[in-house]
Parts: sequence; structure tokens; C-alpha cells
Amino acid sequence: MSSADIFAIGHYLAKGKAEAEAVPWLQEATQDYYTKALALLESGLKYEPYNDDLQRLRSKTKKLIEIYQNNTLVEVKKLEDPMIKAFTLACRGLTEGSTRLHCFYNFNNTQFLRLAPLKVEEVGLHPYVVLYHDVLTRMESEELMELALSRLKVSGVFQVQGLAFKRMRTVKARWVRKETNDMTRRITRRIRDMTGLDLTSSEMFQIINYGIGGHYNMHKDYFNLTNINYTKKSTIDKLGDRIGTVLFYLSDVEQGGATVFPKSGYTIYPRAGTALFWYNLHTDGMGDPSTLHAACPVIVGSKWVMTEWIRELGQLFVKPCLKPSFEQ
Ligand SMILES: O=C(O)CCC(=O)C(=O)O
Ligand SMILES: [Fe+2]
Repeated sequence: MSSADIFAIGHYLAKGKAEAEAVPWLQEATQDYYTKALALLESGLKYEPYNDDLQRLRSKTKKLIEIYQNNTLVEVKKLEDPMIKAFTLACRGLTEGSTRLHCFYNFNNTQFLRLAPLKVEEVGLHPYVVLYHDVLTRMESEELMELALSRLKVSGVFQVQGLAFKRMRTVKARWVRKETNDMTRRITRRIRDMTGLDLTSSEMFQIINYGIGGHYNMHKDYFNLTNINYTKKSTIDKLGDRIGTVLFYLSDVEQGGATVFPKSGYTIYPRAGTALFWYNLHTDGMGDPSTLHAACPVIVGSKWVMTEWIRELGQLFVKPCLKPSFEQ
């Protein structure tokens, strides 16, 4: 990447109000510019070694480069956190995948699947994550993206960190009702076929667009109801926690943009028409921390996904609550 490219990404993020994420890109670009400026000043000084202005500029530029290099050291230190390291490696596709995995046809979840089974690929066993192939047609993906485009909004997900807020996600998103039209109703039926879960009280679809540099930091999709404050809890309580997540990929991504599970080393590359599914909760209803996941930054291209978070309400007979010992 040229320094102009790096600057363009920083500028784009800053314009989208993602200042915290813009800073390292802009620092990188600036450092590169200063290094080039220093080389120019040095060659100028070869011709005019006693030019005061050039000498002053050279020592100023050297100092600035030093400051930026010290800033970089802070970044390197952050990478020592083992989970951030695992996240970074997974984004680069450098973690070892699980073994003893299978591909199979799902004939069973609903009667419809006996006629038209779905193609399933196991991504990993702990947590159990599966990839459904060819569950959306190209036309459906395009229609969903078009539907979202009319009212995409910059969407901030924040996390309190000490006295400050940390931005978790840099994307644009739009909520879409499952009853919007025939196509969204059809996709709702398909989610029922894929998961076997009851969708009557699940959330709206969220369609998300990640631009260059767009990403979603490590997070869990469940709320952990025992740790949540009372006012928020009462609204969540009605529908229960997020028992499962279905993540549809609506577009291919040229480079970057993988979904990763750093605790388990899974890296899933987006492919239009496929969908990822996993349970966020153990069978006793407690959150499963191994489902920690993230979306890696998009490097080239643009990434579109649609998320469906399925709630506990209504799953009583489909996925009954079991003691943890029954689970394995
Ligand atoms: O875009 C992705 O790959 C992950 C999205 C996600 O984790 C979410 O929306 O909760
Ligand atoms: Fe998520």
C-alpha cells in the first residue's frame, strides 16, 4: 500500500466519525511522509550543506519521526495481549483449523428439507459452528443489499472502558423487518429450516455494510442476563437471551473481512450466498464464552452481511433447557 492509500483510509474513517480508528492510519501515513521528506532534505543538504533552513527542517523532521516511532511501540505492546494476538493471527489466516470435521446434507430439521436438503460444512466442534452453502441466491443477496442501501446509517457499537467509550464496530447498518416482503418471509422460513428454531419472537434482520477498514472488534452476541443492569434487563428479559446467531454473507470480499473466533482459531472467509450458524448459549442457558468472535478489517472491496439473532423465547419444545452434563 502506498502512503497515499494509507492516508485515504485514515481520512475515510475520520470522515465517518471513527476518529480512534483513523489515528493509527493517519500516523502511519504521516510517518511515511516524514521519512520521505527527510530523504529529500538530506539530498538537498548534499548540495547546500550550510543552508540554515534545510538544517533546521532536518532536525525538526528527525524529531517528528522519533515521536511517531515511539507511538508505534505502544501499538506493539498492545499486541502482547494473547487474545489480540490470536485475533490478529486468525485475521491473517495463520491459525490451525479443526480436524475431524464433516460436510453433510441436512435432511431433518423441517419436513421441507426432505425435498430440498441444505449443504452443511462443519467449521469447528468447540464451539459448534457450521457453514450453510448456497442458502441465498445471487438475486436475493442483491435485493437485500438494495433494500438496505436506501436507509443505511453509520452504526456505532460502544463498550465502556474505564471512563472512556471504546468503539467496537465501524460499519453502516439497517434493521429490516422479517415481514417486509415475500423475499424476507421466504428467508425467514429458510432460517427455520437451517436452525430448527422458532423465529416468532426473534429480532429483525440487521443488514451491515463494511467499507475499507470496516471491522467489528471481539465480542459475544449474548447479553449474559445475570450481569446486566435492571432497566436494560427488563426489555431483554421478555424475549430471553440470544440463543443463536445466523450470519449471511451477501457479498464476496476481495481481501480481508473474515469472521474469526480467536479462542478456537476459526477463520471464515465471506462468500456470497453462504451463512454461518452457531449457538451462543450452553444448553442450560448460560452464555458460552468460546463463541467470542470478530470481523476482521476489510482490506480490498466491500463486505455485506445480514445477521439474525434468535432469542430463547419460543424454543422451549424445540431446544429444551438441559443441565450442562447432558450437553456433550
Ligand atoms: O460481520 C461479521 O463477520 C460478524 C458480524 C457479527 O459478529 C455481528 O453482527 O454480531
Ligand atoms: Fe457478533
